[in-house]
Amino acid sequence: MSRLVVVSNRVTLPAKGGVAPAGGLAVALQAALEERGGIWMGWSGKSSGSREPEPLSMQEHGNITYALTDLTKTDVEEYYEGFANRVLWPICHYRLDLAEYGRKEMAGYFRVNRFFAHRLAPMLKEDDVIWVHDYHLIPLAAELRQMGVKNKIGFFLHIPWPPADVLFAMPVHEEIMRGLSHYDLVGFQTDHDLTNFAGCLVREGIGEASGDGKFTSYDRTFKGGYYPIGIETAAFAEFAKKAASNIMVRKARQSVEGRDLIIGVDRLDYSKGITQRIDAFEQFIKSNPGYQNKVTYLQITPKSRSEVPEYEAMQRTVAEQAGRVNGALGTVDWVPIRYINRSIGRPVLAGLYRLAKIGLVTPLRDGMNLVAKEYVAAQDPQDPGVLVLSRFAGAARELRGALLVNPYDIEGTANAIARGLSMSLEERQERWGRMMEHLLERDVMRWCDDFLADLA
Ligand SMILES: O=P(O)(O)OC[C@H]1O[C@H](O[C@H]2O[C@H](CO)[C@@H](O)[C@H](O)[C@H]2O)[C@H](O)[C@@H](O)[C@@H]1O
Ligand SMILES: O=c1ccn([C@@H]2O[C@H](COP(=O)(O)OP(=O)(O)O)[C@@H](O)[C@H]2O)c(=O)[nH]1
Repeated sequence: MSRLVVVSNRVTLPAKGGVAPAGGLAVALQAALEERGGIWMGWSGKSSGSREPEPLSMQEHGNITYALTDLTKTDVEEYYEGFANRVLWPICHYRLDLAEYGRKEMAGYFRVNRFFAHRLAPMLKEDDVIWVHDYHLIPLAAELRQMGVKNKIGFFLHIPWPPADVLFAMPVHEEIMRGLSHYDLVGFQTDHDLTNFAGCLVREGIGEASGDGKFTSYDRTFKGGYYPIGIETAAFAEFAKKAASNIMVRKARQSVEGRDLIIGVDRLDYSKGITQRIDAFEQFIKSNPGYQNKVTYLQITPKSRSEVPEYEAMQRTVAEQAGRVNGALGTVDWVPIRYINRSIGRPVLAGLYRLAKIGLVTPLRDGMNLVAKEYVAAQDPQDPGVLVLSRFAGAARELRGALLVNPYDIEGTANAIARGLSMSLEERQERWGRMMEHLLERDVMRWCDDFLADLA
């Protein structure tokens, strides 16, 4: 079997002392690579002032070799915070209003991709299979090809791909489309993303879709497909079962004092719909006063990308909103919303999911959303909770047993919470059973195998 070389911006070394990586890409790639072995190259997460790059930091953990590179402060500002997270991220999440274009950031993005290519190329062997991940690294294959790399190179996009009218608002859309044509296989999370991509190609005569999964553009032919990312379903379910005896989970159970628990777990990101969700919770209590002092809503929200102004502003907005709702609804012996800004380790998270009667996953737009899948996998088959899921999460294409909501419809989401809390055991089991069967079959290894088989 050829050696697998994975490249992604975010790389997470195996957790030390239970510190959790908050972010689905790192969680999923760790699981996939642990099984297969290979090289994982990416950003160390550190920035330096120096222009002369330190040698790659090489670290072996089990059968994975991590090859980590530092970036300069300017690189991080222009490539990661600038173009990746202030242009590509909002555009791909349909937020034209939040995209901030700057020539400097754009140039930094392409420069750092060239830098990644120059660091990666000397490590490559002739029959290595290269798998590049996510929007940070779209131009990487073009850079590698320019250096004469002939290996198979696949690309997987973890976030949504927007329709042509949205993508074309981005000044450099053509360079981005051209960058993708240098891969042998371009993978998306859902059929909708793939359809949008095909639409972008065909719409302005950039390329052609031949209907058998092949695309031609910029004189290159490549394959496109959709590969919904999964989780380690069986292992996560086992985790959740064992977590009942975890001290933190026991404390959490005691502290809710028999109230029904509603849980939300998201990076603090505007795409996750957290403000709309808090509004929906408030609406739910107002429309169902019988639930006053009978439910606790736990929102776990690690800070994310804090250097990006939109994210920094959000920290204030959500904290104020949670405070306001607690002030308005709370009583001397009841705090309706517990709002936490810390990352929680996944073993504890698994136990908290299992305690919760409702998993509230209501992004305004999301590539997949692994939290939705983890919530389902963590449930007790004898007494499963209900997943309330945004129809705009990639996961909604698969998890048909969830209560699907439109997160912009606050009353609709409030009604779904009420419906979930009063759902019969029989209906909960039927819905959960359908979802769990699917998640067991289409786990993270299946995702990895399907993609790599098509790439080969
Ligand atoms: O690396 P960060 O900037 O800290 O952000 C964390 C990750 O966020 C995004 O995750 C996406 O991938 C998940 C797994 O496929 C998917 O379930 C989710 O819907 C996506 O938002 C981002 O795409 C990653 O690159 C980041 O590492
Ligand atoms: O405090 C936290 C919050 C989140 N996560 C993990 O971060 C991932 C989030 O992935 P998702 O696909 O839901 O969203 P993303 O953050 O990648 O957009 C999931 O595996 C969560 O279990 C975690 O370990 N601790």
